[in-house]
Amino acid sequence: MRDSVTKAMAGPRPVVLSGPSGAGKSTLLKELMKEYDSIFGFSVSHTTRNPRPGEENGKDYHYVTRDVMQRGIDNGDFIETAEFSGNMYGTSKAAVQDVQAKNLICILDIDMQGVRNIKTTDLNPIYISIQPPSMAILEKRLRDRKTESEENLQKRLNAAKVDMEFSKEPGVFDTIIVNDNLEDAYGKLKEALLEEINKVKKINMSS
Ligand SMILES: Nc1ncnc2c1ncn2[C@@H]1O[C@H](COP(=O)(O)OP(=O)(O)OP(=O)(O)O)[C@@H](O)[C@H]1O
Ligand SMILES: Nc1nc2c(ncn2[C@@H]2O[C@H](COP(=O)(O)O)[C@@H](O)[C@H]2O)c(=O)[nH]1
Repeated sequence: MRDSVTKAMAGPRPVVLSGPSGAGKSTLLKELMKEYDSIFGFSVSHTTRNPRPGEENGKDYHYVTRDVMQRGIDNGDFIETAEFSGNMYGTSKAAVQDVQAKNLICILDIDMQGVRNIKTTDLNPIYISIQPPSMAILEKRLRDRKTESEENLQKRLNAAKVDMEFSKEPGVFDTIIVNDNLEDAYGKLKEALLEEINKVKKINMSS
């Protein structure tokens, strides 16, 4: 999937946040976007799953049918796509370009298939893995979130086991953060991104 479109995307280095479903990626990401709204922009993915209560089309995801998603894929609109827990997910070129056009650091929240695929492109992001303290805690967080059917929950837990092993593969992630205490995890995330945050602050000050 090496793609000259991603290579042409200028601006600060994007950030990939990955890790098991329920590890806390969205929670940490929302904190980051709240504190640094003029620094980071979220890459709004496409998905065929239904919106959860409170989620907004075009903000959390672009919610589409399988037919629409497949047409986009056939048309070459996506940088990467994945099948996860019975649904399709994907990062469109437009999603990344929209953020980069504003000179913001583009954040992608994607699963491990997405990480593998992004590694074959020229996007050159910083790769951060958010991991849960244990499978038991992950299961509790996912159950307490009350967003998944039992069947989906089991699919997500199975995927989580593979993801937790994947994150240990040397050289895949630049930083691995165990999200036990939320404040500590958020502090580590900011620390990992400090250099890039400062670069954008400098650019903003001089423009
Ligand atoms: N450090 C933490 N301690 C306790 N609960 C947490 C912590 N971090 C996140 N949570 C809670 O765990 C649940 C899962 O978090 P979140 O939805 O952010 O995970 P996620 O990795 O984005 O999942 P998905 O990939 O399914 O979108 C949420 O209900 C969130 O409030
Ligand atoms: N490969 C991709 N994975 C994605 C994308 N958008 C989200 N995700 C990942 O899917 C799972 C489930 O998300 P949920 O919102 O249904 O809980 C999670 O691991 C996300 O990181 C994408 O565009 N590509």
